[in-house]
Amino acid sequence: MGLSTAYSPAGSRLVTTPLGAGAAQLLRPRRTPLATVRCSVDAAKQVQDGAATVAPEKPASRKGFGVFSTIYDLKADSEHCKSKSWKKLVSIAVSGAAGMISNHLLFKLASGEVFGQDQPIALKLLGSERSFQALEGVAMELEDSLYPLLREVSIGMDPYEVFEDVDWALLIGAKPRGPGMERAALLDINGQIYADQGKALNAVASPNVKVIVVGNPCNTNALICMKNAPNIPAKNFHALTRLDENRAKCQLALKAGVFYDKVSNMTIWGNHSTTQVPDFLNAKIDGRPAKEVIKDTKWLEEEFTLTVQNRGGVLIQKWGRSSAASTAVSIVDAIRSLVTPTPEGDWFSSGVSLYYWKSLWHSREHRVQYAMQIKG
Ligand SMILES: NC(=O)c1ccc[n+]([C@@H]2O[C@H](COP(=O)([O-])OP(=O)(O)OC[C@H]3O[C@@H](n4cnc5c(N)ncnc54)[C@H](O)[C@@H]3O)[C@@H](O)[C@H]2O)c1
Repeated sequence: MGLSTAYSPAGSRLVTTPLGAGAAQLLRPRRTPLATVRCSVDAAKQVQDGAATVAPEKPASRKGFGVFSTIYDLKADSEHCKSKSWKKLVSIAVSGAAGMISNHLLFKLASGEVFGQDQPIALKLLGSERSFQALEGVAMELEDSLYPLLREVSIGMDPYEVFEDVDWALLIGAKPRGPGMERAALLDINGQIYADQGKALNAVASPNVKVIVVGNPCNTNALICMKNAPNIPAKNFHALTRLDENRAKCQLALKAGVFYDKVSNMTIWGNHSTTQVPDFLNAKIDGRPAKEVIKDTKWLEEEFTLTVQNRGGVLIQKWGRSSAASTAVSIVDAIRSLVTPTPEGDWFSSGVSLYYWKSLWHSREHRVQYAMQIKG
């Protein structure tokens, strides 16, 4: 897990580097829930009218949390509501769901901001024993938010249950870095978690599940997870480097005095760590090479790189905890980049498996050639 990548699932574009994961054709037929609120109201009316010969059926229940244990009839819904044009349910597992990052991410997922306003979702939340009560609190907040697209929520501590049939696994759960800690110090603690979760994904998830590993050290954890899930295509595993990409874009924009949407073609090479290399050589500002716009080469070579490498650590010093909101935003960006076409000429970064891509990585020329092929 030492590569950066950029990619366009729709076959359009990408990149300086390869990466995996086809576009989001993940949706598999699922059991159709029965009995809508509308049905219940109709049934009650029938009773009042004396038209019913039998008592109305109670809504069936399932393993979901709270209100999500009620089974709704999406099909009946669709006759009356905009859900008619909805896609099939997509099932998303989130580990560390009671943590700081998830606290931002889950509500973005449920709102439709990530997968679109026509994409109903099921959230399957994995927590640890210590966080289980907090997980219930999270599920209660999701209940109270009344998101139309959020059709199912379940919580659990057993990855073999929580990961069953999931189309996406957003693996955030881990012990985070404290002040002064390097990400590598977390390896012993978190490596085991990711080995176990890889095995569980391998056993019960959708065979085409897309996995984004966020918990640190995320590149290593992603590799551990991938190695423990041999039945899942290696290209489906990603380590989140998108936060670094976003941080690098922000710094280039600041230095160039432009708004950050003018910065494109940003690649992060290497680990999500202080050894990462934010690539200013291939980055563009307003469509021009960053080096042409920012003439201060010393700043680019020294200060820029150090600033991006250490941004997370500086933030921890200020906050007393690791970045949460901006990380959630970068997970959203990473997913969107995987499920929507990449803008013409641009690319994005993600940590992908060197094992999978090794045949393509003999030389820079080979990489460029590969990128050209993808750009087609
Ligand atoms: N890749 C990145 O860009 C990036 C950026 C920021 C943070 N992170 C990492 O993300 C991780 C989570 O950060 P956070 O701020 O949300 O931390 P947090 O402590 O707020 O939340 C982590 C949650 O995971 C839970 N957890 C621990 N072990 C678990 C297990 N085995 N299964 C399921 N849940 C488990 C904890 O109980 C806790 O609720 C950390 O490792 C952090 O270093 C990565």
